Amino acid sequence: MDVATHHTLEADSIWLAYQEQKILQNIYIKLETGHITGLLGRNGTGKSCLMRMIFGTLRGESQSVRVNGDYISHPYLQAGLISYLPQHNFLPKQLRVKEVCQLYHVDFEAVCEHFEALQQYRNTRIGDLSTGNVRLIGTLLVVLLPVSFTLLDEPFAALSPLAVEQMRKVILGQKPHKGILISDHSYEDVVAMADETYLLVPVGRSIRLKNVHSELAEFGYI
Ligand SMILES: Nc1ncnc2c1ncn2[C@@H]1O[C@H](COP(=O)(O)OP(=O)(O)OP(=O)(O)O)[C@@H](O)[C@H]1O
Repeated sequence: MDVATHHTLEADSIWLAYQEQKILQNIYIKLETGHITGLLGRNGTGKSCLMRMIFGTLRGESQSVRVNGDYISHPYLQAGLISYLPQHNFLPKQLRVKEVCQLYHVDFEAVCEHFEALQQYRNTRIGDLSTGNVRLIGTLLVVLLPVSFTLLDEPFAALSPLAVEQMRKVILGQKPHKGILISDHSYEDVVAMADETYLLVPVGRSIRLKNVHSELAEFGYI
């Protein structure tokens, strides 16, 4: 998609249940390029499920994802549209760092421009890296992919404080030409970056926050 143009992604009518357990009920959320959108909620409120439904890899009772008003049935299949950072490691353990960069079409040197210390791991296999460094590389690859929308599920988890600070800068650097959805329990980092913030509350409703801190307290998140 043309990076110079403003794009919107709207997800609505999102309903999800497992057996009798309702998880998401009629969620609406809007992303737009040039914006960072925060997604908060207590453990188990459905943030990861919502991201997977927006990405298109999880089907619920109903879901509608529209990009610039056009319905997209499987967003993840559309080239250049969307990237998604899941909570678990998704990088093949047997591949070397430089090889996973090639796989994702992201220049290894570009990755190291943001995190100089990763230079030493060019030829290291993913399976031989520390948990934090695997997360760091996976997050960087997803963030740097040239797509219009990026969904980040806990991008700050497992990162040291300095790495969180640097990752925030990298994400903010992508903001001018991307719409970014971030969920992380390091909520102050999310709120500080977000142009708008949604809170998922039981059972499965989304609230777009106006007075973020007071409403986070009011709804029992903090
Ligand atoms: N495959 C599944 N089968 C049954 N229940 C599931 C399945 N996947 C998720 N759930 C349930 O859906 C709910 C939402 O899960 P989800 O992982 O989206 O929550 P979350 O808000 O991301 O939580 P956390 O902040 O702890 O990561 C949870 O109650 C979870 O147990």
